[in-house]
Amino acid sequence: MRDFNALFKEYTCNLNDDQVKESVSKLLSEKATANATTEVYKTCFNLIDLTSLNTSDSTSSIEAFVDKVNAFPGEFPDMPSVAAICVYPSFAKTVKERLKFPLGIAAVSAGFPSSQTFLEVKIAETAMAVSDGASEIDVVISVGKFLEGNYEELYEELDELKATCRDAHLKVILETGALVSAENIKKASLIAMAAGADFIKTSTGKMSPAATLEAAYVMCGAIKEFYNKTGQKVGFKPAGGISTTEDAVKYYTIVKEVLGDEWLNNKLFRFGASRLANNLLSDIYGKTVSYF
Ligand SMILES: O=C[C@H](O)COP(=O)(O)O
Repeated sequence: MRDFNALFKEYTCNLNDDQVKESVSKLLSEKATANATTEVYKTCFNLIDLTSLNTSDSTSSIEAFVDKVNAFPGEFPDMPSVAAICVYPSFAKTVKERLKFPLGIAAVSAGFPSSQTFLEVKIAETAMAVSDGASEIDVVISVGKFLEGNYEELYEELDELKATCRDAHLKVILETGALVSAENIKKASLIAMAAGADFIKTSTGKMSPAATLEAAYVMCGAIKEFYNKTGQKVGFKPAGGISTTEDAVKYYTIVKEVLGDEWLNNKLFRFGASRLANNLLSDIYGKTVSYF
């Protein structure tokens, strides 16, 4: 039995929500403008997990989605690629077979977006997605277990899913909108990282509020403290409701200021977004682009 209260005591967990809000507002008012550049927009594009998580997705719609990614370098030769394509697990194979060049294949899994199913089902779904070609697995924590203080079961579940991922990277979604307080977000970040998360991710995009700048600030702070204590670099993925270039620049600024330049690449920083890519392209080219 792990002592999670001892773990929380090792870190700064008694966070005040108003103070977090103030710190974020100060940081952005001082630092964000300098990052509103074409170079940063291009970097942000290269951080995107280009997402299609629709009830209406089908093999043919996902094939068409992948075809756009395949044709992108020909259409936009001066742009980097997105980092990955993110789909429901049953489409991992479609993406793998259709992609014409190596790219991350992220599958949401383990009862996404509610996490409300049997652990055996979560493990089977994850194993199948990995065997179908997913190189990244995005799972949601059991928010209910967290809120009732059942940290042990939450940890065990993530630990088993991490083992199931084998070489695939595990991204753990906290669903910060359901955790509500900065203190909860910090504690959930620590449990996810202790269980072996390669990335911690804010939200599923399936509930409101989705990603917030305050949640991002707290999670980046948790990643930094975890790195200082363990030497392990965990990635950060804000996701859900991030659609404008201005949003992207704000999240970029938080990561840059809290975690440093080392995190400003797609090994350690992703945007989970279904609508951001066209807006970044429009701001890079100075005209409306509706490619994706
Ligand atoms: O993981 C990615 C999110 O589901 C994307 O959310 P979004 O559709 O609001 O961009």
